Amino acid sequence: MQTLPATHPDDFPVLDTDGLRDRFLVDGLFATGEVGWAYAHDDRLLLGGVDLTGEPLTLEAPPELAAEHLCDRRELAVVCLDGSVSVETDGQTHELDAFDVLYVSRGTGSVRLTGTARVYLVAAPAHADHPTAVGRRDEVFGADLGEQEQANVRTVRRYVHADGIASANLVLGITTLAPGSVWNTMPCHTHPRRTEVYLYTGLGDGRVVHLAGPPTQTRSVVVADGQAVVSPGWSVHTGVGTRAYSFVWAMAGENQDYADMDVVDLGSLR
Ligand SMILES: O=C[C@H](O)[C@@H](O)CC(=O)C(=O)O
Repeated sequence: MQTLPATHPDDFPVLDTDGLRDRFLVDGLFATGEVGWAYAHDDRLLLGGVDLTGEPLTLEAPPELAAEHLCDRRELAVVCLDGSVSVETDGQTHELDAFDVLYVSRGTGSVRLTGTARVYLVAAPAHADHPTAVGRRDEVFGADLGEQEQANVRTVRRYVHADGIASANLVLGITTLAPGSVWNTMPCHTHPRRTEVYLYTGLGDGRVVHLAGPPTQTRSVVVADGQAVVSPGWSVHTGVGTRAYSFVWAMAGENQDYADMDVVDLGSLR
């Protein structure tokens, strides 16, 4: 399993390309028929991905968690990226299509996936139980943002958040850029109270030039489809694609208030 220990912001600007990728880029999540896991020490976010091809798959806790079941101490989001997947949680079945999300309560014993789908998993430590619930692509809150002149027309869908599916710690949504738009999250922001992970999808053979780092010392990370970037609280997270794409954003930390962010003035970005 890829482990991403925390980095002090003063160490960020001295990292070279490989150093940046080692510390912040998550690769290899989507193996066929088995979960690829990555474990970020920032806010203890656990990320997983699997390419399902019809064979059922029971989710196991990676040994690094030293837990009997994945959700013994964690809440989990199961995100269907494409195709469709049936998720059985302790005998209850939930059907997900593309961009539907299942929130799985802490304390759930068994989670079993069946389908032909690419499935992304995000699990955060939880101190309380909240009901298992489905958020559907066309039913959750969506905000249409951006302007064509700025090449950032996009829909930001919020699934797990303070006014949506209740959670102990996790906040999660999916942003989809309109055809012809390429910029995400510009103007950009930081949120010192939360870690955020962007998982890029729908990018085909294209790339996103993702900007990370303290606002006055950004560096770029070139990201392919199915890869993710971990943003500690001190890091911006924004990017420009060679085409339109979507990304799953997931956060954990002090609170679940979507608006708790410090917007960075464009003129101060370096
Ligand atoms: O904290 C919030 C997250 O960075 C995203 O929701 C922002 C985003 O999807 C966008 O503006 O495109």
